[in-house]
Amino acid sequence: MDSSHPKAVLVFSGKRKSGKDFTCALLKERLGDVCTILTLSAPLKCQFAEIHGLDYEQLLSASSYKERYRHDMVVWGEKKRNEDPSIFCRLATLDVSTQHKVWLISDARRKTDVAYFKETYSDRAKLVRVQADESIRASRGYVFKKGVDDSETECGLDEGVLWDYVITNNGDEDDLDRQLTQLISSIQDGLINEIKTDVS
Ligand SMILES: Nc1ncnc2c1ncn2[C@@H]1O[C@H](COP(=O)(O)OP(=O)(O)OP(=O)(O)O)[C@@H](O)[C@H]1O
Repeated sequence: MDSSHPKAVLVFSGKRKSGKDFTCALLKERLGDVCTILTLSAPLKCQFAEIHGLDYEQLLSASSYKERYRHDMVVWGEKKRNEDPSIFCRLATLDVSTQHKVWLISDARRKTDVAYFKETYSDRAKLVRVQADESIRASRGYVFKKGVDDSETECGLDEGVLWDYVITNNGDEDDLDRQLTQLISSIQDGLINEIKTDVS
């Protein structure tokens, strides 16, 4: 394994409908092919599907199929994490092409997730919190669900994490754009410059 790969790992967290996926997609658009978006939920669903003989693609989508297996999948995921807290972090980042020098991890939810990336990638890992007002999240479809929004997966990173960057995503396009420019330029000195040199 190349110990200098990746050059940067941006680990995203945020409440439901804060805009984690939206922000990662914008960043990917701006950074281009050197960048890839990785999710911790994909390997969980993949393994769950394999073991239980289910359709992985359908588990990934927002379908009734996924809803049917959601509970069992959560319970199974918990069991696996209890045995090995970083299992899905490792699986999500196995075999990523060296072309992808910047990784965007779009769905960190637990202290063990952020600890894994900081411990494994040290200064190359940056923790990014995406936040949006509750009313804005509601306008994007968020409705408080007991057992979901008060669970560890939603609240595990609410406190006690030192974020490297906080992105406020309340729907102002220019403001978000400005914050992403700042994010890119502040990692640029140490990291993205190397990437540009590598690919130029
Ligand atoms: N700045 C924005 N401008 C316009 N639409 C936005 C913005 N941010 C988010 N959205 C929209 O709000 C919805 C929720 O955003 P997104 O899926 O990125 O949130 P999330 O934090 O990843 O949510 P979840 O945790 O539920 O997956 C999406 O339809 C997305 O397109």
